[in-house]
Amino acid sequence: MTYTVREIFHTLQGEGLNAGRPAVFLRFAGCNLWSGREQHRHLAICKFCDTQFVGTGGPGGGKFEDGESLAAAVSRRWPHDAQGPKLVVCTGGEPLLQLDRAAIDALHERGFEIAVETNGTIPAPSGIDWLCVSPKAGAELVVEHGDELKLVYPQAGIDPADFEGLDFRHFLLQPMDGPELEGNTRRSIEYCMQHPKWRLSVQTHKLLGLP
Ligand SMILES: C[S@@+](CC[C@H](N)C(=O)[O-])C[C@H]1O[C@@H](n2cnc3c(N)ncnc32)[C@H](O)[C@@H]1O
Ligand SMILES: Nc1nc2[nH]cc(C(=O)O)c2c(=O)[nH]1
Ligand code: SF4
Ligand SMILES: [Mg+2]
Repeated sequence: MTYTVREIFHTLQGEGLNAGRPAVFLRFAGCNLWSGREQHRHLAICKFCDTQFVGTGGPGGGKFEDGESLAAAVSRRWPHDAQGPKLVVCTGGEPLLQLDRAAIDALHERGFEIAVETNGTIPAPSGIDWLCVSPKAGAELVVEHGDELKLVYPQAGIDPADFEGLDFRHFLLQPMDGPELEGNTRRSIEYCMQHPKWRLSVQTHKLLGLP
């Protein structure tokens, strides 16, 4: 299959349990919860997205004809002289619209651990090493197990307690970025302190000026 990719870049994972870990980010184009166009944002199911994921125009973006060429492009972004474990974070847009067995196998063959950031509305293929699910109000959650559940908080119509029974190893609240970030951060901190099953996920890359 042909993969449509917005950008591929090397940075530190900014969010979640793996914050601070070096990784190549593979950002697939397209999402099932928003067209990605500003004029449609108010009509979208997911209205708070902080990401540009339309088209192939970012650094390293393009169309890749098969899993091998996709994995080769990811590999090219990993510093050739870096020692130790290699991590790719597949994101988007919604990566599970495109990430399939062929891509997973090719990335594994090149020695990458594979992490995925998903909205949880599309079943995940097997072979993912770290699955982060971030539920969205108004979208049916079908992925009910994984490594971390990272809820953007607050969202109208969503109570973190609704997710506590699901099969995840870690539960995180990530303050919703936007005009209300300061208040959202305060509310997230208060929620975690009163509900210690939850921990705070800060978007550290934004503070550090990293992509
Ligand atoms: C851009 S999304 C791409 C992956 C997938 N579509 C998803 O929603 O999980 C990557 C991560 O950023 C989070 N995110 C998006 N917009 C955000 C915002 N305004 N504030 C905080 N986190 C946000 C998402 O919930 C998700 O965990
Ligand atoms: N540094 C960095 N960490 C991230 N973690 C999740 C991201 C995403 O957009 O999926 C992201 C991102 O865009 N940059
Ligand atoms: S589901 Fe993810 S990529 Fe899609 S609009 Fe929401 S935050 Fe953005
Ligand atoms: Mg991001």
